[in-house]
Amino acid sequence: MADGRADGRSDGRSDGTGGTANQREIEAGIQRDFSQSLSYGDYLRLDVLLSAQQPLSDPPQHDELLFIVQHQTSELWLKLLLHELRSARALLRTDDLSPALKRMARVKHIQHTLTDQWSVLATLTPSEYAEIRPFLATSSGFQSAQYREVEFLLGNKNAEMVKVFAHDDTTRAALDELLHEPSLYDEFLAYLSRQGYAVPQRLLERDWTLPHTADEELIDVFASVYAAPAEHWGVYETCEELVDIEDSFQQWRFRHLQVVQRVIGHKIGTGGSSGVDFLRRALSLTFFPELYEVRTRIGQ
Ligand code: HEM
Ligand SMILES: N[C@@H](CC(=O)c1ccccc1NC=O)C(=O)O
Repeated sequence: MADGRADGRSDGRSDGTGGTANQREIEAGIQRDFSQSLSYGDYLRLDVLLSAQQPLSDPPQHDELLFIVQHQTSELWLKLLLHELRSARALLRTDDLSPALKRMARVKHIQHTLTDQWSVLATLTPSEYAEIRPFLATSSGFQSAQYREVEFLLGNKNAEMVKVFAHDDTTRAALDELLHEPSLYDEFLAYLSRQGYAVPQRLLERDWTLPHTADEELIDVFASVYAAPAEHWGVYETCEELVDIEDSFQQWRFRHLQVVQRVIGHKIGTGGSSGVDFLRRALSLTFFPELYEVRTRIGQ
């Protein structure tokens, strides 16, 4: 072997036959002319994507690009999260539990990525942020339409939250539609009812614009599932997926709170809220109350 390796593969160094094995491979078949064919950048519309970072600070602040990229990547993941959540909800509506579970598993991984990426923004110091903040004016994550859509899809309905989109007809209409539709949990309860579980009728025909509130009889239903998991496997698995999703959502909220606290302390938010106190209150919200309540009953 020219390269002295028993498996005959090049280790990347020159072997005296006109360049490395890697270089020869590149010369052989790699596509170079994209004047008439689809390239990486064409397919991904990188012209649009990479021209959308437009810092406003004057004089330009080094850290504003971090702030923009952190939010834009979050919005991209939120877009995928919504796609998967909507699909999971539709699959439950047609009694396709297994594919719905597959969607929920992906939702969880997206949520973890969203939570993990807080560590990048946490490198922003209060002094660095203070140089950018005046240029943000009245803008705030409070006005993230996709975040609000996720909250609505998971069941945290709040008509008040639609008002900040009054200036944008398309966004307001999309959010208003979700407000009036059943959430993922509402569809799960309807599925359970169709499968013969004793879900109270009041939970199946209600004003969808209101959040679901804890129901004692529904806890009984889940208690029977958790008492004999093997007899209710698909339902049991779905319950645990939903708890994972709520757990992951709370972790995102908590990391946001921590980062906000270290960056702006107790300043009033640019969106007009009390800031940290407002975000801390959101930690007491729950999407699937009965799935937490049932835990107290297990084994008793
Ligand atoms: C230095 C970074 C950040 C600070 C200081 C900050 C601060 C705040 C504050 C004070 C609020 C309360 C609303 C207000 O009055 O403005 C808020 C809400 C919000 N922020 Fe941030 N934020 C930061 C980064 C982010 C990032 C990276 C995202 C990702 C998308 C985000 C998403 C949101 C959302 C969705 C809300 C609304 C939460 C709710 O209604 O429960 N924030 N933020
Ligand atoms: N609410 C933040 C501003 C802020 O973080 C922000 C501003 C514009 C776009 C997204 C933002 N992120 C989350 O709220 C503040 O009070 O400093």
